[in-house]
Amino acid sequence: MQIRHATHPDDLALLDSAELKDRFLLGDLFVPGEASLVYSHHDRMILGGAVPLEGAPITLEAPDDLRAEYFLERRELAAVAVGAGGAITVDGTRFELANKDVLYVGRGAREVVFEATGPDSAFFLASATSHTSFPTTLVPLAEALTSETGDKATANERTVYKHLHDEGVRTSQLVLGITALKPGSVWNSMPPHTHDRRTEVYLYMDLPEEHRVQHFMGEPSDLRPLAMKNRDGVISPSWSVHFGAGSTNYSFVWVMAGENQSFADMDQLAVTQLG
Ligand SMILES: O=C[C@H](O)[C@@H](O)CC(=O)C(=O)O
Ligand SMILES: [Zn+2]
Repeated sequence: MQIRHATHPDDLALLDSAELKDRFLLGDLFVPGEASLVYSHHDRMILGGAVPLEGAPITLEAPDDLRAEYFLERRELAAVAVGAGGAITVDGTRFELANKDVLYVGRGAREVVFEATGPDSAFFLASATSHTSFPTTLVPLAEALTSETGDKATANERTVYKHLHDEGVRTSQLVLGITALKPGSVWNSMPPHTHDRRTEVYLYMDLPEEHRVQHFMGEPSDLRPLAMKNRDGVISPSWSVHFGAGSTNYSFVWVMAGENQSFADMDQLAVTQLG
């Protein structure tokens, strides 16, 4: 498991592009046949990818750094099917996921196994510390809270699906959803915002190989871009904006952990406050 330390906003200006990627970009989470994990000291989130191959399930192990008997001893987990779907078995109970379905796994689950049910099975993993146990629950895309936002005229028309939120399945910290941009719309999270109470991670998906999303981070007055390809993730510390524009439309998973679970308490910024 890779360890990423926390970054003070004043340090951002000192980082060149390669160092910026080393700190914040999650670039190699989806390795065929493997589970890959990154431990961020921003709200102690663990981000990862699990790519089981047909006939070769992957069991989630507790990395040594956790000093835990099993991965979910002190943690909760969300697994998002970012590929064609697949199955996840939690302590003997098997859940089948289709594309954009989410499985919440509560603290205390001892065995989590990822299984391919066809080609392109891939799961994005996000975990936060948890001090109590909530039931493991499947949240299919069709059961997510859905809202339409943005506008065609400003190229940010999109559907926000909220899978894990404070009015739905109980979690300790995790708040998670998927946003899908409509064809012709390219800007996500516009107008932008921060939320100093929570770290947020974006995992870009449904982005054709020849396209990129330019993702912006940093304090509003001093933005830094990061070029994102399909299934790249990016860590946004609580002080950072997080928005981007693609060379085409795309989707992304967003997941937060921290002080509270209120989606609506973001500090909104006007476009004129940027840069
Ligand atoms: O804090 C909330 C997250 O940044 C996302 O929900 C924003 C988002 O998906 C969007 O507006 O496109
Ligand atoms: Zn946000």
